[in-house]
Formats: sequence, structure tokens, C-alpha cells
Amino acid sequence: MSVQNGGFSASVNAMYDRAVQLMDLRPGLVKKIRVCNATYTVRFGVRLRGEIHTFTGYRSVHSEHMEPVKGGIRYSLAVNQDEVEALAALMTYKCALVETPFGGAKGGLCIDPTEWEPHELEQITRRFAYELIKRDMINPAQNVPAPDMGTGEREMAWISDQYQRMNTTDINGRACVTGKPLNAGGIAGRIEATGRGVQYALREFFRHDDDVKSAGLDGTLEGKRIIVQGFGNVGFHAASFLSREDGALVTAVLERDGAVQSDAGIDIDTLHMHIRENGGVKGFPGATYHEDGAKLLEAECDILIPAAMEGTIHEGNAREIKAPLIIEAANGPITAEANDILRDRGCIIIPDLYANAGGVTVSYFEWVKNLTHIRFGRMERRAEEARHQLLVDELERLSKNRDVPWTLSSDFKTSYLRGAGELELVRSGLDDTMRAAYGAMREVWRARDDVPDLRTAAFIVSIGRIAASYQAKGL
Ligand SMILES: NC(=O)c1ccc[n+]([C@@H]2O[C@H](COP(=O)([O-])OP(=O)(O)OC[C@H]3O[C@@H](n4cnc5c(N)ncnc54)[C@H](O)[C@@H]3O)[C@@H](O)[C@H]2O)c1
Repeated sequence: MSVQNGGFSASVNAMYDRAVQLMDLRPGLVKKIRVCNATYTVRFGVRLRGEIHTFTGYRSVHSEHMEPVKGGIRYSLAVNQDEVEALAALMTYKCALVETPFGGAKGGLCIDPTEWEPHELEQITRRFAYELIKRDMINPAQNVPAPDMGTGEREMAWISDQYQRMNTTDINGRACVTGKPLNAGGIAGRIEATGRGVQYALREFFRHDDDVKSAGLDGTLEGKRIIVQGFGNVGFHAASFLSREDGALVTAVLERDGAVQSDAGIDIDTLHMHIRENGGVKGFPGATYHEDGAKLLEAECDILIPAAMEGTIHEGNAREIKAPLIIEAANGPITAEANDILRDRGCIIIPDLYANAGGVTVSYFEWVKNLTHIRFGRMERRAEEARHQLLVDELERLSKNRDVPWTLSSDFKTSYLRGAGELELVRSGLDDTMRAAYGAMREVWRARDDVPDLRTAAFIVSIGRIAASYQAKGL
């Protein structure tokens, strides 16, 4: 694991401790919120290629102040207990910040998914899910996973199906996991939700001139030079939306096998295709290849988007980073030590708790959709249409009256009656969530001289809400 000085959990806890020092909370509650409630380790065997292979997996529950608990399942050889516990803690704080009614959890399996064929991965995933389901560590009311590094909608479909086979009478079975394909109970816009959320977070930041000036920048996202580390689900979608829809210029992309750089901007879709066909960025035409990809974290740019994994910006390279604005699309990409070095140099960091909350926000919509058993948007559309129809009829009746000097245009009617489809509802719900959470975080940051950065402000908002939830329950 690349997080330095004591591990990922220590880094998250250091950030937590800084925030609680600025709050008025009882010491017992401070400790209760910080500790990880439970971590389950499972070792299981699967017969593959004529051999029994033993795998190690984890499911960690950080906080059950709200249930179900929520958090992705990661497939990576680097997965370990400290990592899942840190990620579970971040889920607790993230859910509170964006007001999704979940506690925090995370899971992981020590595996390199590229080493296995899809049918083998299915066997492994179903067996891992079986181990967790039989202990209620996957359950629509208690513990709801989602995709993370190395997993996607395919794995979520297998997990959902495994749960439903083992719980045939649970009518809410599909809600046991989110991030499923659309035809298996998923929701429009979930795959790209985290990248979309990064885009909405940056748009919100650029709506506040003071904040933009604090980073030494000006204007809008148009023409801003962006460097992206990690071109997976989150990094690719964020880069794609920001370049296609906001006019930003992605000048470098860093991947496992190196980095590609072009001051004229990289075509995101072409690079995506190149990586699919070649397994890495090397050989991408029209851009300079650098074997030491991580070195490009230090290149000149306006916005740096670490979207790979934790701890890639640490004490060892933080002084060399030139980006005035960093948005943490990954979880924990900046260690606690690096955070302070960067802040002291004037860099503004939009923290992970907020920046990558798009995934869990849209997962919440998917969970609600599964529990209601109705396509998101369908009810709303009918109700809205009926309401609008009444209004339109009334206005039309009035307009026929000679005393009223105007008539309704057909454009007005069309747009008023269009209603909202699932994707529109998901996007507007996500946008609303990202704006509200930024507002809450920013208010604390700007109102208090003792709050040094957006991250501390985010923790203060989130811990305050978790504390209120525990207190309301009478703990
Ligand atoms: N998928 C989600 O919905 C979601 C939601 C919230 C947060 N996150 C976080 O975002 C990060 C990325 O997740 P993802 O789902 O996009 O994973 P992914 O597996 O789809 O993509 C990760 C990408 O990063 C690359 N990578 C890994 N290590 C690297 C390194 N050291 N340098 C450069 N590139 C590297 C991988 O090759 C891969 O392309 C993780 O920290 C994850 O916890 C993901």
C-alpha cells in the first residue's frame, strides 16, 4: 500500500482528529464515531483450473448509526484490513455529508481480476457473496455493497442474483446491492455517476468567485488544463464530461503503465479506445509517453484529478505538485501530511468525502427505486403531467377570454408537459445533492477562521450530523 507514515486508517483518523478538535463533542462520542465497529475476514476456496484456490476477502462496517450500511467492494491484490477499514470510515463521513441515509461500510477481495477468465471470476464472486450473504453482510436492510476499483455492474449483477437465489422470498432482494446493470434492477446514470459528480463538484466550485480566486485561478472551467491520474470508471468519465461539456483541456493522463501528455489536449474517447485495445496508455498517437507516470503529478496544470487509489500524493512528492486546485476523485489520494504541505503552499483541495460522493448518491436513488418496485420517474411523470395539464387547461381557458391579452405558445406547452425521465431525475438529484453539500461545507470553511480548509469543514459538517444522529437515538 502506498500510503506512508502509518497506513490509510491512520491518515483518515488524523483528518478526523483535526476536525473534532474544533468541535464541542463529548470524548466518548468522539471515540465512538471514529472507531470501526467490525471487520469480517473470510477465506474461502474455489476449485478452478483443476486446483483449489484460496481467496481472502473482507467486509468492514464502520458505523451503523444508520442502516443499511453502504460501501463498495474492491478487487485488488493490495486489499487489506487497514485499507477496507479506512474506506469504510470514509463512507460513513461521505454519506453524512451528502445526506444519504446510510452508515459506512466497505469490502474487498485480494485478487487480480485480470488473471481470471469471466466465468472464473463469476464463480469466485458468487462464492465470496455467498460467504457474506449467509452472515447478513449483504442484505437490502442491513448492508448494501456497490462497485469500486476492479469491480463494476457485471460483478454487482452476480452478487444480486446470488442473494436472490439464497433469499427467494425477499421481494426487495434486488436492493441488496447497487450499481447493477439496467436490465437487472440498476438505474440510469449509475455507471458514470461518480465521474458526473466530480464534474458537478467542479462546476459548483467555479460558481464561487472567491473560492476560485483562493486557488489563484479565475474564470470558468473553459480552457482549464487538467491532469487525470487513473483512467478507470471515475477518471475516464470525469475527464470525458469535463472536456466534452465544459471545454476543459485534459493535458495528461497517468495510468499504471506510464503517462501520456499533450499540451494541445488529449482526445478522451480515442485514448479510452486505445487503452481497451492495448491494455495501457503506451503507444497512444499524438501524445508524448512518459514511463514514470507518477512524475506527471508534478507537471504544470490548473486542476489535478487523482482518480486511481489512495496515497498517491504523499510527503515525498507534495512539495513538487504545482496544481493550484486538486479534486480528490479517488478515496484518500492525499495523505494527511501531504494535505498540510499542499495547503501551506496555497493549494485548494476539494476533498474525497465530497468530490466522489456522486456514486453513493445515485446508489441511494437505485436502492430507493428497487424498494419502490417502480421505474424512477414513472410515477413522478404521471403526477406531474396531470398537475401540469390542469394548469394548462386553465390558462388556455383564460386565454380565450378577450380580456386576457396573451395566449400560450406551443413551446411552453411542449416543455411544460415533457415530464422527467429517469436519467433527468437522477442527474438533477445528483446536481442538487452536490450543490447542497458544497454549500454546507463552504459555509463552515468561510465562516470560521479556525477552519483551515474544505476538508476540515467537510469533516465538521459530517461529524456534527453523525453525532446528532447518535444523540437522537439516546446513545
Ligand atoms: N466506482 C465508483 O463508483 C467509485 C465511487 C467513489 C469513489 N471511488 C474511488 O475512485 C477510485 C477509482 O475507482 P474506479 O472505480 O474508477 O476504479 P477502476 O478500477 O475502474 O479504475 C482505476 C484506474 O486507476 C488505474 N490505476 C491504479 N493504480 C494506479 C496508479 N498507481 N497510477 C495510475 N493509475 C492507476 C487503474 O489501471 C484503473 O484504470 C478509487 O479510489 C475508488 O475507491 C470509486
